[in-house]
Amino acid sequence: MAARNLSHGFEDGAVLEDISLAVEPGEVLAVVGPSGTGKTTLFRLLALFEPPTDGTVEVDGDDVWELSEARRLAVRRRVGMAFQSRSLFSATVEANVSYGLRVRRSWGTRVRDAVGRALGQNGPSETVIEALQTVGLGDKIDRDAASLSAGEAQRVAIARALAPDPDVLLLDEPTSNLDPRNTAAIESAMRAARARGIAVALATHDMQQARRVSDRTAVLLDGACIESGPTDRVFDSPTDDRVRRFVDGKLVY
Ligand SMILES: Nc1ncnc2c1ncn2[C@@H]1O[C@H](COP(=O)(O)OP(=O)(O)OP(=O)(O)O)[C@@H](O)[C@H]1O
Repeated sequence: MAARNLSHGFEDGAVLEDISLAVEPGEVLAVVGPSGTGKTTLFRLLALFEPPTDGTVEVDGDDVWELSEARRLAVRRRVGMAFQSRSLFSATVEANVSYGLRVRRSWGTRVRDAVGRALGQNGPSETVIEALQTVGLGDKIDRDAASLSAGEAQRVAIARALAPDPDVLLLDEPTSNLDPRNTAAIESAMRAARARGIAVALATHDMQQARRVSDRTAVLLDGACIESGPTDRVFDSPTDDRVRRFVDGKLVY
């Protein structure tokens, strides 16, 4: 998935200016920058919530907003996402994680599953169990999602995004306000997704997190991409002076 010369604005002005970046299968791309710099706006565009004011979002070389609505919907189904807001519904963890699977099932499977459920024959699918294990919550499958801690809820949201085996996984500040244990579980899930060949894009204000988990880093400041490249290169020898000062801890946000 790629953004090319992407610009976006709202009534009160431009938020993103001429952003170009791509995330490839089997890699983690970190988009780092201070709060309010436009990361969420960028990720909403990558999630195809709305068309950009200017520029294109491309998947397999196609400009997604030039596709028919049916094809765009098919592309969107291959994108998994977990955004900042709490988004679980009040039901079991299992129901939450299998949600994306249910809406993607063929009609025949759906009918068979409904019959199986009526007869009390259906246990949780392997896919749901595996997705929960990936975020370290295999033991919470029967819990009511409303009873989870914020960190656990965020991990379930990521399991839900992973369950349909997406091509692209978009994570917007997945660990903000979480303790080290939940953070480590989520970072480990990102590595597992990468190992499965998923293209993972992570928005974070935490430069150290970008350094720990990403293969490539793009630094966003005031809606512009001021530096991008392999994470080691961006951190060890940044070309932009502001990035150097961020990395050295001389400029903080
Ligand atoms: N729907 C909207 N209408 C008007 N302005 C908006 C809208 N969405 C975002 N903005 C503005 O765009 C700018 C960037 O916001 P955005 O949420 O993308 O930043 P961010 O880098 O993700 O920050 P944070 O991590 O705090 O969410 C902000 O000034 C915000 O007020």
